[in-house]
Amino acid sequence: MSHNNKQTKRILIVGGGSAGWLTAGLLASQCRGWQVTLVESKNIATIGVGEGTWPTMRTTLQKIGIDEDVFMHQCEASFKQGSEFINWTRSEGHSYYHPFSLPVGYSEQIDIVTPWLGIKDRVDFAHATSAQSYWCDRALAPKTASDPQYQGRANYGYHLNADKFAQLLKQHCTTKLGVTLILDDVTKVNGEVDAHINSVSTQEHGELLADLFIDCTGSRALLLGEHYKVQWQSKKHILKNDRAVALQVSHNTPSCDVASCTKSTAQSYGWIWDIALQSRRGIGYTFASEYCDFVQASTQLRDYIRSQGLSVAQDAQVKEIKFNPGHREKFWHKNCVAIGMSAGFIEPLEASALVMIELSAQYLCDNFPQSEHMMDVVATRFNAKFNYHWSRIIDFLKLHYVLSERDDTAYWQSMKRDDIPESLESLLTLWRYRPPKHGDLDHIDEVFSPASYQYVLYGMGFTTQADSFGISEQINSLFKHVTQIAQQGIDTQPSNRILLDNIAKYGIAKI
Ligand SMILES: Cc1cc2nc3c(=O)[nH]c(=O)nc-3n(C[C@H](O)[C@H](O)[C@H](O)COP(=O)(O)OP(=O)(O)OC[C@H]3O[C@@H](n4cnc5c(N)ncnc54)[C@H](O)[C@@H]3O)c2cc1C
Repeated sequence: MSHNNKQTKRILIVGGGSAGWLTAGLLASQCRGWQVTLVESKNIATIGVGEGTWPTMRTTLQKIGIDEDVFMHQCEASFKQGSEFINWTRSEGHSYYHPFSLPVGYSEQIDIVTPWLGIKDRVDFAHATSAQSYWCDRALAPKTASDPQYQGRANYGYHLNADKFAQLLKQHCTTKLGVTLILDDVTKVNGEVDAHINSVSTQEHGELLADLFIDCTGSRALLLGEHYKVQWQSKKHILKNDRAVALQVSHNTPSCDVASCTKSTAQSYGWIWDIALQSRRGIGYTFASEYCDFVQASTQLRDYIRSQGLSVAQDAQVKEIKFNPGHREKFWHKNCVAIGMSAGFIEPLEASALVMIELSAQYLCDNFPQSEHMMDVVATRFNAKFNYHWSRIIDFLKLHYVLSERDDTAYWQSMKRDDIPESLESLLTLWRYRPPKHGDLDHIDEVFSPASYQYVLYGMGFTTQADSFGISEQINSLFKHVTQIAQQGIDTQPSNRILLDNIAKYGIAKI
């Protein structure tokens, strides 16, 4: 009998990390006709990292129906305005920003790069084109207490406590959105390898039936990987980082500044992320095991923490995380979709993993396969789209290494020279003659737009040989506008710390 017109009503999500709960929240909030069940293990921990988000998270949380102050409070969250890259170009004394707001004039398709090239010795690209850079310098917030929830003076995302985030989503999904939670271990996936999955078996709740299965089991990929044997495509030859060591460190004083960007500091064999939450900093070193071991990495991590004036107990447990950079050859097979670490993960640079979860779950909502007949079409389109996204993410992350002048270790020598994807090489050739602009990349919903490339290229001293014909009045007024907005913010915007304290006391205005 053909199952082609069987309706898709029951969705089973396996896994309760950020991927499982974000997917559950987006599905359950956007269509009440679907029965969403999530099964998560009591015994297998979530990965417990993933604390930097993109601005997209604001839309995602609004769709799910969580108030911003509830989110800020329960996830110990702080505001993030982008990333600062320290010692990436040279090993000492150089830094640049990749802010979330677009360079001035970018939306209007005005070429700001060429005129900036004429003044680049006086002001770096991010400060010339984005007021947000000045606010990051001063750890200011991107909004004031009177700005309504999810709205700010500049584009912003968050730093958050990953464990608390999954807890909040779980509580919200189960109490407000009708998601059924089953606490149990999935022990078996039932169905032929060349057919749809019928059910999964659990230790205590027997067989769980569904029409669509979402594999959010993290890097284990129990359904798509172990059951369907969909291959993992390793990208380690391009991007070699495959380990991380991480520590959580208390702030020195409860009233100290809270940085409003992720600080990413290059090291001999990788880089250190430094993410400031309300009461602590999450600091980790991601590195390549080919060049550096756990002990060496932990020592460098502790050195960094000391260099920040922070203290960490000698016996504090360093968390070690292993990963294989890459992604599945496809993400949707038959009636099973992988979202999160089960689908892919390259490395934490530029924090692109949670946004891929948001994009995947939203795509699923927008193209929900109502019947089995529709499922194959949606699956093919989903696979093409997300394969494209992963390739572009790889290009963009590799860019940070390729542009580096660092030559101090075999790690840097290899990361910047070996296995540069052709797609990146050809873009770099183009941009040697003219700056990146709208339309240089194929899709309207690129994960990293040409604006992001502008920030990294010119932040790292890339040379474009475009002739600057001086600065017209129009361009001059754009540069002035940036400094005016920057100064207004400096005069009126609170520090990240003060705003967070005020939100904790009084909440955020709602409209
Ligand atoms: C070092 C590092 C730093 C990172 N930093 C960032 C960042 O700053 N920003 C960002 O966007 N992303 C970051 N990421 C990625 C981010 O952590 C993940 O994308 C995100 O946490 C989603 O993970 P997940 O839910 O897919 O997997 P997990 O958190 O591993 O969750 C897997 C879930 O599956 C369940 N499970 C597994 N097996 C079974 C079973 N048999 N039965 C039932 N349940 C089961 C587990 O109990 C768990 O609930 C980082 C990743 C790493 C490695």
